[in-house]
Amino acid sequence: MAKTFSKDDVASHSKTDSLWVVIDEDVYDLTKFQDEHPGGKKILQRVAGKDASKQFWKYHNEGILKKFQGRLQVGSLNTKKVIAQPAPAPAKEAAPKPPKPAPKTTAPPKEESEPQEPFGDLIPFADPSWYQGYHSPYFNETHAALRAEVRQWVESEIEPYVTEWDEAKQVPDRIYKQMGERGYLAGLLGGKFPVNLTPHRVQAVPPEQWDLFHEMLVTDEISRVGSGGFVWNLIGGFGIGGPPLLRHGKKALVERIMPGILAGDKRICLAITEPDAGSDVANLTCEAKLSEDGKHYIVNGEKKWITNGVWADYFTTAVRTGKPGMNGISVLLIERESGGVSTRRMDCQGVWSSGTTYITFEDVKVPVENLIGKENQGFKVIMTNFNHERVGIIIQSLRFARVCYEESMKYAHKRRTFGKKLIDHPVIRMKLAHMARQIEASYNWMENVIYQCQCMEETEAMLKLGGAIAGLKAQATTTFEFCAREASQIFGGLSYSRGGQGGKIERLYRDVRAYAIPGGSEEIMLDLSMRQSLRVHQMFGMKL
Ligand code: HEM
Repeated sequence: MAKTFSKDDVASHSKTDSLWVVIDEDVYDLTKFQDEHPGGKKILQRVAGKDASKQFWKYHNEGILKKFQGRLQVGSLNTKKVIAQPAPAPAKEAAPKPPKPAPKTTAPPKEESEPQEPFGDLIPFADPSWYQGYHSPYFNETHAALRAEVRQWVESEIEPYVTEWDEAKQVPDRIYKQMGERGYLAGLLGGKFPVNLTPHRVQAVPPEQWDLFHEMLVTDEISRVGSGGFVWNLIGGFGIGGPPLLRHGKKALVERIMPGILAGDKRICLAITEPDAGSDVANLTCEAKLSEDGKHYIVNGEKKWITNGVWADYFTTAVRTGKPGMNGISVLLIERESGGVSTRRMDCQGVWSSGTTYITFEDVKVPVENLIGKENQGFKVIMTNFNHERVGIIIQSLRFARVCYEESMKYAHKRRTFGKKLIDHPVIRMKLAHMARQIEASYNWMENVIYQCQCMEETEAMLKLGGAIAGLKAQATTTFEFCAREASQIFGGLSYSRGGQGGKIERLYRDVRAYAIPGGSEEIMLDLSMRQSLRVHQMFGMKL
């Protein structure tokens, strides 16, 4: 049982050589910590032996206590009531049991779309409305169980450390490994759960019930940490490099490569962009020439801005095997251990821990068995991948926009200026309202798009949804950018310096560009949304 102390016990530790404080009825020994306290030791000495809850919450956010509690807490006040804990979010070992077979999520009959139990902090618009007891046709109890499972993992093992990892520009390998062991990597490939390629399973959801809304939830919940670098470290390469191999690779290649990746032991990335070819994929120049014996391609060329490239074992690479233009492109799986692959980390404005990379291929010998799809028909492989990539960017951007909103809402309730809380200033409420309306409108569009993806076969989705997804990508990234800016105005100087209370906002503000540009820049997305939708609707018999 945890130790308990009276207020007098705590008061007797009011000197620098024994400095205790109370925060929320828990007792902390800060004697050794005072010298390393970023806010200084004097400020701690002024509250030594006292209840410092009010002062603490003025300067810190929740992550700090989670991070330091284990090290600094020595007990609680004897007056502290033991509050019945809400049903604990499950630890890995005790992850929620697979629920009974759930109704098919795509079109539940009306009486089965009962709302799920409220979940999270219940701040309006800080989470999707189905988290807050509102009805939804898309989510059932398997989604709720998965949400609890991922959130518990993220809050205990990830969130307190994300700032450190971002500054260090890397994430410990064990987190990616856990993504594999928890079955999340296998669930993020944009389709059915690949039971034949991995023994790992998601504890909260039986594989046969896995759907695109589960996939969305994993990405959405890990994005709550408010770091594009972190999310991309885990899934930035995998989520776009893996699906082409899975869908278009030869069976033997898939079975040789995929299990190691899905276990979290190996990493894959997507290498398309070049120093001179970005959104205009048809112009890429990295060449692959068939060897005289016809057994290998010899690859030479450069790739730039490749997420996860520095750590990747495999590169799903677009190469030129034929004539200029889109009909001369193929996709190859290049293995680092073949030799001739050099990677160097690029210094970028944002997404620091994602490992943005410059790659050179010099006479790399790639077996012809590693061709993904057909020779000179790689453009189709790349195009079918774009919807999945863009939906990933949309999910993350919209959660990051929510993080900006949520952090601002919380801060606006504690920071006082001109005699009142920020939330009591109409100008601040106006900012929050403009954030919320854009987030909700975009998120509801996203749910609809994901539902359409779920109902359509891949090629049909590529054609029919390409335009909408492109438009929604632009909508999501402009919403994210708007929210990052407004949150920054609300936080003021705290979002200009790194770390601390405004740390997430400062980081997301830098990460925004990494969402607005890659995967198709906003300008190209908006134009494509019109061209593609018009083309498709012409086929439907559109009348103008
Ligand atoms: C368990 C006890 C405490 C821990 C672990 C802790 C930890 C930290 C950390 C890590 C920071 C860096 C900024 C951040 O990441 O938020 C910080 C800043 C700060 N802390 Fe504490 N602190 C504690 C108690 C207190 C108390 C009791 C006070 C006030 C009486 C205080 C006042 C401050 C101030 C003024 C800053 C600077 C804030 C800024 O840069 O705007 N801290 N603290």
